[in-house]
Amino acid sequence: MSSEPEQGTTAGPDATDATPQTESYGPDDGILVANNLRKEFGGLVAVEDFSFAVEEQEILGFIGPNGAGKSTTFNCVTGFYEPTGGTVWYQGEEVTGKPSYEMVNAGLARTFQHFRPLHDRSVVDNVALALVEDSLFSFSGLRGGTKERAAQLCERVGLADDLHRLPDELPHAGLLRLELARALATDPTLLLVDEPFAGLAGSEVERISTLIRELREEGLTLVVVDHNMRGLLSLIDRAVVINFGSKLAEGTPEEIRNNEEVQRAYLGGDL
Ligand SMILES: Nc1ncnc2c1ncn2[C@@H]1O[C@H](COP(=O)(O)OP(=O)(O)OP(=O)(O)O)[C@@H](O)[C@H]1O
Repeated sequence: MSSEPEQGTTAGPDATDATPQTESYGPDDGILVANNLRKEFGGLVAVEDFSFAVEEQEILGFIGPNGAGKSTTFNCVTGFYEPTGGTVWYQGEEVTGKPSYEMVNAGLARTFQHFRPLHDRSVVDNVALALVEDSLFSFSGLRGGTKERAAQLCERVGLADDLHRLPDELPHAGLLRLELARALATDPTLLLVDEPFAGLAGSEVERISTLIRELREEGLTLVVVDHNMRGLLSLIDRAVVINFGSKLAEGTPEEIRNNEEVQRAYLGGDL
C-alpha cells in the first residue's frame, strides 16, 4: 500500500476480504499496479474505477465472465490501449499510456489468445525472430547464437522435438507453447497469459499448469486471464474477479470459490 492513499477507503493488495471496498493503490504496491483504471469506447464504459496490484513472483488469476472487461484491462496495462483515466505503474515507474513496445522493453510480455505465428517459418525461427530487436531487418540473417537461444527456449516450453516443424503442423497445445516461447524470448519479468486453457484437453491443462508453475519458480511473475475457472483456481495463488468493468472480488482460490457474488456472476457458468 502507498503511505498516502489517493482516495477512498483503503483495502490494498494485502486485503483478503473477498468483497473489496473502494481501494486506492500506489506505485510500491506490486510489480504491476493499476489505480482507478477507466476505459471508454465512445459512450460505452468498459472498465471503471478498477484497481489491482500484482505481487512479485505470484501467479495471479484474472477472472471474469465474457464481456466483463478482462481484455480491455489487459490491453490498457500492456500499452495496446491508452486508458481514459487512472494510473498504471510497472516496477515502481509510471507507465500509463506507454506504447506496447516500450512495455515489452521494460519487461512486460503477453501472449495472445489468437496465436499469430509466422506460418511460413519453422517453430525455432518464429522464436528466433522474437529474440532479435528488429525482426524486419533480421529475416535473412539469423546468427548462430540467436538460433541456439531460440532452440533453448523451445526446449524450455516443451517443443524440443518440434524445432523444424511449421506452426500449422503443431496441435493447439503446441501453438500455445510456441506463443509462450515467443513471449519468453523478450526476456520478461512479468508475463500475462491470455486464456491458456481454452481448447485444451484436461491432461494438457495439467501440463501447461506445470509449465507455468515452473516459470514462476524460475523467477517470473505471471498473470493468467480466463473467463473459465476450470483449471485456473488450482493453478493460481490469488485471483482478482472483474464483472461489468469493475472489481467484484479478490482473494485466495478458496475465497473466490465460496464468494456468493462470484457464484451469482457465474450463474449457469463454469465455476
Ligand atoms: N474496441 C472496442 N470497441 C468498442 N467496445 C469494445 C471494444 N473492446 C471491448 N469492447 C466492449 O467492452 C466490454 C468489455 O469487453 P472485453 O473484451 O474487455 O471483455 P472480456 O472480459 O475480455 O470478454 P471475453 O472473455 O469475452 O474475452 C464489452 O462490452 C465489449 O463489447
